[in-house]
Amino acid sequence: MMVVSTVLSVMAYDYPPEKLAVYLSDDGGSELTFYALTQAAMFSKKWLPYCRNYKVEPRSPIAYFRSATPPSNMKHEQDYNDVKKLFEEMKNRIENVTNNGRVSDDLRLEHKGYGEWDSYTSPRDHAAIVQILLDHNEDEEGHSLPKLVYLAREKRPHHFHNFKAGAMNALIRVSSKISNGPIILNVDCDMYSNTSDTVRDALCFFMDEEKGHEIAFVQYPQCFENVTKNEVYGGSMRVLREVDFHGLDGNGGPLYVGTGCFHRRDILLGKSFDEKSRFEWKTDNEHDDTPRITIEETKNLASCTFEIDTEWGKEMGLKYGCPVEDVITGLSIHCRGWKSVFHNPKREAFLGMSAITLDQTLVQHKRWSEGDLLILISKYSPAWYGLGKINPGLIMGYLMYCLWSPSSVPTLYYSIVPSLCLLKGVPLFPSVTSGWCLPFAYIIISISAFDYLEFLRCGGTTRGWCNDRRIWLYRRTSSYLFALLDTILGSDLSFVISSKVMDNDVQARYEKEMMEFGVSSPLTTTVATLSMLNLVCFLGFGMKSVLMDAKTRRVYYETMVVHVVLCAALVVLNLPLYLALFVRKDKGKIPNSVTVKSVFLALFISIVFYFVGNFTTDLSFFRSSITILNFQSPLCSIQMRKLSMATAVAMMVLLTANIGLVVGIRFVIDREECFSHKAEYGSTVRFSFVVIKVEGAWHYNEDGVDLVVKGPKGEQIQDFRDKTSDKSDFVAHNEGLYKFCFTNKSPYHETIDFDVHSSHFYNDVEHAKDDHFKPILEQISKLEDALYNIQFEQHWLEAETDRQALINEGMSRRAMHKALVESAALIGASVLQVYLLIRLFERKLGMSRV
Ligand SMILES: O=c1ccn([C@@H]2O[C@H](COP(=O)(O)OP(=O)(O)O[C@H]3O[C@H](CO)[C@@H](O)[C@H](O)[C@H]3O)[C@@H](O)[C@H]2O)c(=O)[nH]1
Ligand SMILES: [Mn+2]
Repeated sequence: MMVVSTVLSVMAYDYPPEKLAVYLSDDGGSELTFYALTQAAMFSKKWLPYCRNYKVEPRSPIAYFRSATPPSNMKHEQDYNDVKKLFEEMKNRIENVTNNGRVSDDLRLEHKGYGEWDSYTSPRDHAAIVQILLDHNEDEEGHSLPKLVYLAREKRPHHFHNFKAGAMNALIRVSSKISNGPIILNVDCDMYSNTSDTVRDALCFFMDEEKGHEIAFVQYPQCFENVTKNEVYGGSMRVLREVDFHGLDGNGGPLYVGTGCFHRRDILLGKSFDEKSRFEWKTDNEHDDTPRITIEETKNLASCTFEIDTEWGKEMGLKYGCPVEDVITGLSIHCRGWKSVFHNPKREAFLGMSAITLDQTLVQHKRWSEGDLLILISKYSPAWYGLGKINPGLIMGYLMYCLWSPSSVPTLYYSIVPSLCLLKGVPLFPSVTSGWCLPFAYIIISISAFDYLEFLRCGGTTRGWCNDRRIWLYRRTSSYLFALLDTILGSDLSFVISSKVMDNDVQARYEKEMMEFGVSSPLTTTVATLSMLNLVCFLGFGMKSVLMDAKTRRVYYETMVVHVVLCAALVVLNLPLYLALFVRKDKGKIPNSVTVKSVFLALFISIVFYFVGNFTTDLSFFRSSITILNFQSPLCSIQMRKLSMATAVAMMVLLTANIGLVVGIRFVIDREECFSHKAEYGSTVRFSFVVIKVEGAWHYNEDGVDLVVKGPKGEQIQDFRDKTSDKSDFVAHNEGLYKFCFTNKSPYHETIDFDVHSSHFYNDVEHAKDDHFKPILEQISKLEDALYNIQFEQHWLEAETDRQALINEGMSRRAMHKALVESAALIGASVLQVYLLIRLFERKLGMSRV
């Protein structure tokens, strides 16, 4: 019925019918479709006059009878009822035949065309079938009807059929021998014409005296009759329709998107643009020059072998080898010097069906993004093939789609890594207290706000925007990712036809704007796993922050603010998915197998990351404790892994408990400064120093200071030259005062953090004469020593951190300046762009009033 409506709606265009020919390409070659078309041909004799007399819109009978209110005028009412009855009868007949699955023998007698199916084996193995059902026959009122032709090209299992492009090319050849109209309109079987003036509108562009000769095709947007208010799957692609394509129009023309598009036949056949040649329009109504050939000859044009060793699919017709034959064909037309036009009238010219389940949406996008990526890396890549041939703006326009699939990588990164790092406490973004945070905030806020406002301006709702963002995320992290992987791994390109079958249940849930999962597929599993991962990280982070003391929590939040925002946004965005995972009971919920898989995977990934990652990174928020771990046993990482858990906990306790105990001296040094430290014989003296601040120096030189360590007798023990930080130890061989002298050679005052302490060894413990106590005391002493060690290390690290913080602050001040200058430049550029756009629109409007 859908196909019948499509056919009837285009037959009923408000255009002289003797100049119209309608072709139905039935790629499956089904006699059921043929039967439906014979019925449509009969019904058109009544339907076309009805449309003409009452100027009805839309002219797809299904859509018309669904929305029309019965007329008040007596005569009209009578006709309305008659036509409606005929339509219902036709519908029943077609549905009966469809339900039976075959055309019964007595029905087959109605048309000799059924004889063609005598040799038919399967949708993938059949001869070419061409049947002219109406050859400008007359309708009820004696007016001519358009031509109506049924075509099923030949298909054989061992001949690759090139999907839609192959079907279109066969159609182009066959139609050239039957009607040979100079303009070809191509409409998908799941769309119908919604405005009867469209043909005239489109022709206006081609016939424009000034610009018409440059135009290769007129593309109408893909609009859908079944989008709901808040479009759960972002199906209407509003912004693309209302903004992007208009933008492309200003740069040489929109992409060809496969349906709702008027082409010039010669250009589709490969003709290149030539400024001098103008199209000659025939003024007579007859196509006398159309070669009259037999049906047998046209069948040859639709055979599998016809294209062998020809330019079809390469330089002629639609291009082969790409799942988005439309985009690549449009690109090659643009590269041959032609322009295209985007026409987006207020009343939609064509209405189709958009996907009504998540899986359909994702599969469709996988095909598109994979196709676009193949274009990017193909001979026709807009990036190099297009260079110099088409407007740079148009190149960018094409790239926007060609880069869909690669964009999955950064999206995947931002939807996984920051969340995992939040759980673990590894800051990837600057802290909220640092100026560095501003550029990030600027980007996140301005982009979202811009996107949101743009969406509203295109007629969307706030909820619709949230849905759109969610689908955006899902598309990028599943469809685009799979497309990318398929392309890299070189799996075959399949034109998975979008399913058009409607399950009433599914339809009802779609209308209620509930996301439909239902099936278990790799795409939905990926989506579910990622959203679970975010949930796990977010909950983990929540638990962790509750367990922290107030101070640590504050620091944690401050450092992790961008992570918190990102992860929380993802969790909020995913709410409907969590409902579908755990709460919903209907058939559209996520299947249990997917739930189990995704929960398990998410937990697994986060746990592995949480524990294993610990020892490979020193970026951690608990940087000091982990670095200490690394420091204590840098070589024996396996042992460390074993100790890790226990030690990490112990370290954390120590860290928080001992913060106050760590002492060091911080002083400002001008020229020279000395300290002395009393050490006992045999003790180990540990010391460290860090230059944390250089006053006045705008850029941080790494000159540092000199340090000389001398013993009680004036003997030099160690010396350091031009160091910004270091630590070391020595054993005191003499008892007495050890001197530490710093020299600052730079012209600036420097702040130095200095820490020193000495520890005793057990053999100094004199009263430990009793052999029983000795081991214990030994142990205690060692433990004490270890504790000091830790404190010492900790102090050193803190001083280092301070130094880094000061450097960062200085850097970020500079970065801020840069960011501000850059944003100012960006804003300037945007203003300029808006100005240019306004000018362009004014010019375009002026032009279209011709
Ligand atoms: O082997 C095939 C496969 C498809 N088709 C026809 O191609 C059209 C589009 O297929 P559909 O399953 O509706 O795909 P969509 O995802 O809706 O297609 C969009 O994206 C395609 C690839 O970019 C374009 O070709 C379409 O025109 C565009 O509507 C339909 O009319 C099909 O009958 C064929 O004739 N032969
Ligand atoms: Mn479609």
